[in-house]
Amino acid sequence: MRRGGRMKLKAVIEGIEPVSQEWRLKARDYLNNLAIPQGSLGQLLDLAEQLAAIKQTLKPSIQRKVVVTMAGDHGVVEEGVSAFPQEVTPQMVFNFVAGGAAINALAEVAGAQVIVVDMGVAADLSELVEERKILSYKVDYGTRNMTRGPAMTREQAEQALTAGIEIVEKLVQTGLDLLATGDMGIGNTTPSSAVLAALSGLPVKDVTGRGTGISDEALENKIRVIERALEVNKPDPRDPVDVLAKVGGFEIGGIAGLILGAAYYKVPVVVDGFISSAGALLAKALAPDSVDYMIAGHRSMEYGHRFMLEELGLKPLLDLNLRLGEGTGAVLAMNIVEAAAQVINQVLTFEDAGVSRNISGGSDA
Ligand SMILES: Cc1cc2ncn([C@H]3O[C@H](COP(=O)(O)O)[C@@H](O)[C@H]3O)c2cc1C
Ligand SMILES: O=C(O)c1cccnc1
Repeated sequence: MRRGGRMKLKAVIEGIEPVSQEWRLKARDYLNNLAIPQGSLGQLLDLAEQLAAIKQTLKPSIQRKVVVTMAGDHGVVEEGVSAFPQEVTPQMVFNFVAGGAAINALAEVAGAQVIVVDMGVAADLSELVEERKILSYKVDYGTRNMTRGPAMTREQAEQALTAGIEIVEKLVQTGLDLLATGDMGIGNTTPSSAVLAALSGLPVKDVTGRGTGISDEALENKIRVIERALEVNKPDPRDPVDVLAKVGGFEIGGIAGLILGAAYYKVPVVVDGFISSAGALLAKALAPDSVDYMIAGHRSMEYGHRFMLEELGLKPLLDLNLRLGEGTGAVLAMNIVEAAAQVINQVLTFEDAGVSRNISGGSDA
């Protein structure tokens, strides 16, 4: 890890501020005066308030939307934790580049640009990097098998986090209004469950699901594998970098870095499902105020996701039985985030619209 990288990570973590309480109150007051029965646009009003507070304006504009899909491989796949073989990770990267994946289809609907990043795929993707079709922040060719020791070194964990921050830093330079996170990496629900169990103390069996669709027997094995990884490595829950290094993944670290970068640069970030939320948990553990900038795109079908959302204190926008990752649930939710921005931009107050107020005398709620 370059010294500059570690300093950047520290500076970003220390530089993350809570969203402006003054703007929150200003936005709430304004939204309470819109010509609608008070609160009747429900969660859209909470979102509008959050956007206004993040961007410190009553007219938040959402022009450039980007989903960053982070790819990485996992040594733990040799323990039989996924229904699919490891070569699917690079194959799907090629599919993203060809525009043939679910994330491409849904990002198109959202009007979002898809940026694919090699964080640590166990294959040579230099051809795609040279053709400028993907970015490379490759830490290594896959993590190590975490049942036998740490998935990565502490330096590699810091490198992954810093990569996510640097990507946001570059995007911000050319204008970024709304970010979404995504993942691709065969086996990555295993480290995601491990990160959740390590940080929350919840039992592994309660936070481990079927990922790509493993059998009952394979699920039992996956639980034992995660328990063993935690026993062997003993990640320190008070030290999120230690948790990432011992039982995480390169793309999970990259996603945590994206979220930290978004919080630092005051860009709202839509968090996708189970893997992205593992990144979000790490970001929260590193910088608790980063949660102010997060929007939970959806609730994944992967069982443990509910606990992640609870730990983050976030209410998901959608619940569509998705369990894919790639950023799909996050880009779908981008349309709703834009709708919330449009509400605060366009809907008039009672006064400006010349509409009579509630006559019941009580609160409008
Ligand atoms: C074709 C294909 C496309 C995917 N796109 C996302 N995932 C998702 O499934 C994987 C995690 O599940 P597990 O831990 O069970 O391997 C990750 O790659 C995740 O991004 C995919 C998986 C497959 C097979
Ligand atoms: O929620 C997700 O992101 C998810 C769930 C299962 C498999 N892959 C991703």
